Amino acid sequence: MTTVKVVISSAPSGPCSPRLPSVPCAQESFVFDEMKGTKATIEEYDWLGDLSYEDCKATADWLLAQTDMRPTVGIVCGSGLGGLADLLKDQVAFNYKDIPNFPQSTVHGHAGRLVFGTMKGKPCVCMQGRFHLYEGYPIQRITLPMRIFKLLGVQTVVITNAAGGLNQDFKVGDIMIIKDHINLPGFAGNNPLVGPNDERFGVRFPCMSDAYDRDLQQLAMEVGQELGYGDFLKEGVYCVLGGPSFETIAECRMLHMLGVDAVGMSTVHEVIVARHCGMRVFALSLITNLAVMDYDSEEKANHEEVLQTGKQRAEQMERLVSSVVNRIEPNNNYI
Ligand SMILES: O=P(O)(O)O[C@@H]1C[C@H](O)[C@@H](CO)O1
Ligand SMILES: Nc1nc2[nH]cnc2c(=O)[nH]1
Repeated sequence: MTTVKVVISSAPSGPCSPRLPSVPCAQESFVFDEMKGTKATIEEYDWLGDLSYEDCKATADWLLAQTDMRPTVGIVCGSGLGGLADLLKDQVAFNYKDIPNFPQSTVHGHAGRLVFGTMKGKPCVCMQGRFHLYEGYPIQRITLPMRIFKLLGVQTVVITNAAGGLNQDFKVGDIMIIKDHINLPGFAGNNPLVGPNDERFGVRFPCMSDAYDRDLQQLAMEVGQELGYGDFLKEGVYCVLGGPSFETIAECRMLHMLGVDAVGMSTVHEVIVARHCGMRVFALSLITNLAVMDYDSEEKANHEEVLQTGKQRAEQMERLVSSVVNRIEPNNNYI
């Protein structure tokens, strides 16, 4: 594991403010990587040092040394959907705080554990809690687990989230198979692949027109029909926003005009990084609330409702995910 030291230098580093040119700033902070002998500002370290291939490899190797499980499927639990991890048999679980280089979950409904185990006999690793942009982490840090998944040997990632429904045919409790996304923060340059590209993970300019595996979408539709979920199983386009504030009425109307079916605060960054390093992706949104589009409406989005809907649909979400995982075939294109 890389050892780094945050150094607070007491040497003056220039004026504190252009309005007070004679007052020197007393402190400058930088990060010294003792193994590499490199020095970086805190900002550079955020997306360089912590996320190097070697650092990700160190984290993956640390995990592989603690368990014999060799997962081929990685699962991400959305808000209120942490019960998915409890489906795993023969669990070996790690608190995020104990895993080298891992961030911490800060959101209610995201437990903060990485759980290894088998689902219907398939070796899996499950994030019981994810990281969001609004928690204040750099975008590269919140997607770090995808690269760890890859280095653990994962081939297919199953991602879940809670989202607000914009499609007028959707109801609370619907499950939407994500067929495509809009990366709205990405329009302003907020993409997890910004920064130096390490070819060991993937190419500089990855294609996203096939982000969501079509065979797995088809499989989920079939499985959903077999389970009798036809009435509430939908498909659509998911749009990520930065959060944490929920959308205004005008924003919801705009997203609806753009063809968005569900809006949320996660998933897309993970998908981009997972696809960059060649993993196959399948993703589901649970529609936990309906976006407010009418100025006469008294409805107000809130996190409690999101968690409550998660609880109510937990059983069906879990059955759908485990049945899809059960029928995932190894895909040699994704090794
Ligand atoms: O982690 P997900 O995307 O499931 O969580 C959604 C977005 C916010 O974190 C939260 C809002 O209630 O739910
Ligand atoms: N942005 C956003 N995220 C959500 N997560 C769950 N519901 C919502 C919502 O209405 N909007």
